Amino acid sequence: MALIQAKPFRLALLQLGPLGRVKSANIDLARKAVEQASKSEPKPHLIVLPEIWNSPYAVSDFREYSEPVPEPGSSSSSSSSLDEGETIRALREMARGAGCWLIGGSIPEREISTDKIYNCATVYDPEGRLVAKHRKVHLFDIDIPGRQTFKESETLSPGDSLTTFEAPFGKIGLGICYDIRFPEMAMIAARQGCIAMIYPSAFNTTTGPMHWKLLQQARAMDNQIYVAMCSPARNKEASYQAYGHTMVVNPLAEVMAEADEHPTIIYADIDPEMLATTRRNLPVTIQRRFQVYPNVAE
Ligand SMILES: NC(=O)CC(=O)C(=O)O
Repeated sequence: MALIQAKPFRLALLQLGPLGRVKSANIDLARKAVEQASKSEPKPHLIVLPEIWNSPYAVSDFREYSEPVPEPGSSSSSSSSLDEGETIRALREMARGAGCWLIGGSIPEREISTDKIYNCATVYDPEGRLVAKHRKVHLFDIDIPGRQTFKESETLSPGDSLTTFEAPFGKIGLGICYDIRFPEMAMIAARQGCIAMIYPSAFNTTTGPMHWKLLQQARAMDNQIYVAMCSPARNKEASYQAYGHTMVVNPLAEVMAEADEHPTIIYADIDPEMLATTRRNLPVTIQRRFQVYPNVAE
């Protein structure tokens, strides 16, 4: 179990809207929201965008809107338009312009060598360097007859690794939306020393009211970490109705900030001392008895 080494920091979650079918307009909207958040007082250290914000959230659209995403560590000057799409270029500029860390939400990624499409989240430092990328590991394939049917695997491939990144204010774990339903991811990140799990997301008006808040509270309570989910605003014109309700939950599983379904920005102050106090008072993180638990993968 790694120790949490973190400093207090401020989080800004951008519940973008109204998003539409024109990619350049969605990018403009994101640019304005990032700029607005970066100018708020006190200035946030980390800004977060939602899941699939440059494209409609529809399996039939992912390929058309997909772009190449380079490997972390590459700079814009070493990447050509063949290995880096317009959204990635714009996100680098947004982070640089804001002077903040940026989780650039997720976008459909096209891997040139295999022609596969992924739901991919990217992270930038304040110099616009791409420092991490996460491909959604658990694809959203559900069927609730008459209410919500979605099959990401019709056009997307799953990622097959877990993602964390180190920032000067602490280590952060990254997942995308449906990934939150798989508690192993958050538990591994917490045990690796992450102070927070952050999920660019887009639940819907069926599963949102059922599980959005509960899942964040569960991941936060089990692991005694901060948990945040950032959604697009609801758009009545869209084929997929995002739930909204962008939220931050603290290590005691209390909701610190919550949006409604409209476009907005919410802020939260992440406090490592609060996390440490929670773990001291309720020491479950050091009381686990792994020698007693079976290997659940068998
Ligand atoms: N959109 C998702 O990936 C997940 C979701 O809506 C849910 O789990 O519910």
